[in-house]
Amino acid sequence: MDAAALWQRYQDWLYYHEGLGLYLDISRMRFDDAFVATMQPKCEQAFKDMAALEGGAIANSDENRMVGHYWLRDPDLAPTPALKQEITEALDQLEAFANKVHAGEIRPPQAAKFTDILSIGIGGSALGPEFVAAALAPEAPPLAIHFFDNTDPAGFDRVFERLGDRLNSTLVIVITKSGGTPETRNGMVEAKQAFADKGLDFARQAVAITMPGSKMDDLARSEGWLATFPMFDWVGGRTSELSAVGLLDAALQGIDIRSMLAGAKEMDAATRVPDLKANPAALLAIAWYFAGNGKGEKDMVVLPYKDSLLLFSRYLQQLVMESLGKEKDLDGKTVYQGIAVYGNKGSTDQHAYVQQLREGVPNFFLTFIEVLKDREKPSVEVEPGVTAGDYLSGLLQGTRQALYENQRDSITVTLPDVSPRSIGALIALYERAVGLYGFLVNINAYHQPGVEAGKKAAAAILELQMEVVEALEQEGAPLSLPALATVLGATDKTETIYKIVRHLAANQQGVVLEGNPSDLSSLKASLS
Ligand SMILES: O=P(O)(O)OC[C@H]1O[C@H](O)[C@H](O)[C@@H](O)[C@@H]1O
Repeated sequence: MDAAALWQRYQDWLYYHEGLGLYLDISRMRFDDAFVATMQPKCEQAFKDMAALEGGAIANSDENRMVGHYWLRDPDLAPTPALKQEITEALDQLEAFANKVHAGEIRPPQAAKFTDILSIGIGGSALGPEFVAAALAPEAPPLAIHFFDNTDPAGFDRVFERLGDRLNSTLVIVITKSGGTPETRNGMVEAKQAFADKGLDFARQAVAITMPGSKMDDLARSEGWLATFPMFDWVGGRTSELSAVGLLDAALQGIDIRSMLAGAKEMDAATRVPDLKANPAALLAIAWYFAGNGKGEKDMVVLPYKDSLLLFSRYLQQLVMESLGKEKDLDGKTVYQGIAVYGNKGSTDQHAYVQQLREGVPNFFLTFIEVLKDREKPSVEVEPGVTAGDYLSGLLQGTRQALYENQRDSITVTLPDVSPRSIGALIALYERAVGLYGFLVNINAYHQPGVEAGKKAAAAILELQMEVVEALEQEGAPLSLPALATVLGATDKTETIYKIVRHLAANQQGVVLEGNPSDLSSLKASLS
């Protein structure tokens, strides 16, 4: 396509949202009019499906749940007055709580004010809060945030060391929708122990965000924690950033949560428009469809040219991959859907893996996230007439151009700034794009049946560990791995048993493994 035709295509496809100052450019995805014509009827159906979902249909039929994250930012749209009230009350309560914490009216027993937050959660109960903290927390927030988002003991220790003596002024926020996620429970148990070791009263510094009636809810209430905030069953983990899950952490850090919600609400209105060209989420969804042939054949590489948006791709990984990565479609047909997402930030990645993007295997499409505003204060010139921000902008344009010349397609989302409003809008844009794409490819974007298998297998391994220790206790004498497996009646699990004893032996957990580590048949396990 010559320069004039490309400029025309750019103008034809550039979407601009006036209120939000947000642009979306899909002109560098090389679809043609015939493709758009085939997508029109599919989009029309997707708009109808989305309207039904927003109206309170059971969109997550497996879990028999409504899907209502859109109501969080516009409670007037909630299907019943009771739901509307629940949403507004929860928001008012969490805001009042954050204000009281800031004012020192809610304070820890042994300090004048809370200084730090320890946010414990995983998946949807961590990724949004982490992304938003990195993007929006001020340099000197009223409370500094730290995360447990795993069950890695060394990870816990690192955070404890960072908190040091400030544990007595740390507010612990345990976030778990289901209330039963083991990694989160483990983080909470470790935090409780750390508090006990320092003679601190955990309950008076702890808050839970969970579904009413969950295990965590019961625990928090029975132990008299400072507060509990509801996570609604109609909000999925990966779309929960604009519920209490993300908003409490954000408010406590001094982030303007009403602006985040307002930005999301405005974007929701724009992505509700049943007209492909006027709907940025639909434009994104058809661009993804085009890139991967409606089958996720190409990966989505997400490159924000802004340090503070570094975690956006990690946040999107869950939103996109857990929503779209499905074996079966809505008719029960095996389809193996999904779109793989990865990315870091520009221009940093240009010095890392853009070489492969430009010349290597063409199995991806790019999404550039551009931010128009470089910084708050004026910039110095790094060369005559040129600032560091000009470089960042030039590098983005240059990379987009160089990739396009080599048949590598890209989308560009341009934000006016990194502000609560823009970030709220960006989150809402992708939530809706994922929802619409799910309808386009006929899958349920709101469940995650595949996640259970690994969890069940892990639980079985921990059960086997208990049996291994019991067997070693009873046997007394050192046992070879096959002998141990025989005693346990689990000769089909020798490898698992080996890994259990190797891990126990490496961690002073009372098990010794003697022999030559490179000759597994020589190994013998016993209790120390
Ligand atoms: O918030 P929780 O119930 O603890 O769940 C945390 C995460 O757990 C699971 O692995 C789900 O697949 C995720 O969607 C969820 O975000």
